[in-house]
Amino acid sequence: MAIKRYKITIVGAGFTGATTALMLAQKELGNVVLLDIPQLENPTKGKALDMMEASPVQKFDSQITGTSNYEDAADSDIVIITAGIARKPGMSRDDLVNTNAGIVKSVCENVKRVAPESIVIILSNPVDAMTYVAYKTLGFPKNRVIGQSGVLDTARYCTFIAEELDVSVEDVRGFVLGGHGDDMVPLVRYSSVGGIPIDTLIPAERIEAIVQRTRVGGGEIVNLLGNGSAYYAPAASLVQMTEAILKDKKRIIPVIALLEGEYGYENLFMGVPTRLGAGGIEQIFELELTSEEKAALDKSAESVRDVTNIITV
Ligand SMILES: NC(=O)C1=CN([C@@H]2O[C@H](COP(=O)(O)OP(=O)(O)OC[C@H]3O[C@@H](n4cnc5c(N)ncnc54)[C@H](O)[C@@H]3O)[C@@H](O)[C@H]2O)C=CC1
Ligand SMILES: O=C([O-])CC(=O)C(=O)O
Repeated sequence: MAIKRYKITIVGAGFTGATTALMLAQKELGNVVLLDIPQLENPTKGKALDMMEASPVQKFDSQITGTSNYEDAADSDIVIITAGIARKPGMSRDDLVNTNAGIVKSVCENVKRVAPESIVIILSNPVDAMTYVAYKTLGFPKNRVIGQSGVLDTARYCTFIAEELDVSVEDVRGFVLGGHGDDMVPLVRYSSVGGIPIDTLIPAERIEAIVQRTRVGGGEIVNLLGNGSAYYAPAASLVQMTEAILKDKKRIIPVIALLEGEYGYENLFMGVPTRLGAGGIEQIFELELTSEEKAALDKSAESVRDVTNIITV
């Protein structure tokens, strides 16, 4: 009996897209189609072939195909969009907005045509606003249009907490809510290590330093790389989301979802805790927030609205 393999298309075969392709294949989550612009068709095919040639060594049977033809993405179960430009030192994610909005719109027009039943995950920045552009262009139900920010921001936050306490990252739990910008909201009250609240283990001023470092975590990498932005941790985050959906794991993880009244926001895409499973975003959890936490989330929501409002495509 033939085993059904899922089909995962990644649009944008740059640093994040290519890294995600390899990580997905290594976990055998499905066959991967790596798609970029026609001018980059050969390099895209080259990356895919290079990854395939790693498969006998790493012992994975997922197929990876490089292409610039959307027909190769037909009937994908999941489409991951990493197409667009990345920021350089001195830039904010919001500086990318109109260039990437045009790219995300044109990509989504093709995705809508060839993979109308897919679940779409957006990475391109500024990602809250790009998820909105994708939603508007695709016309898919809101549960099938998902942005990536919270897994990555939470991963950075948990890395710093584990480092601070010299404990395993496996035992650190946390949540980062809000927009994927410097106003994001790491929720200290909901953070723990082995079940122990972190504010009983780490002094307040060190927690504040960790929160601040998390908020500018993307910029820290941009400044170190000098010519592009992070890709290993972003790719790992996309893989975790894809796995939760394809294996119907119903994981509780923060992702960018359309808010229609949740947390008091209307018609806004922003990071909130959700249940991620075969239905995509199956549920949004509304956490109880203190007035201080709510004020911080309001500030983040305002930043997301400001950048979403300047989109001209
Ligand atoms: N939401 C998040 O947490 C994160 C978002 N990002 C964002 O992801 C995006 C990609 O980052 P990288 O992979 O590092 O950039 P990159 O420059 O390495 O790759 C982008 C790729 O998109 C391709 N592309 C451009 N227009 C396209 C189109 N119309 N159709 C298909 N492909 C197209 C380019 O040819 C390039 O290969 C950036 O906007 C970056 O800011 C990156 C990391 C984390
Ligand atoms: O910082 C950037 O431009 C890329 C990104 O979103 C991140 O790494 O968090």
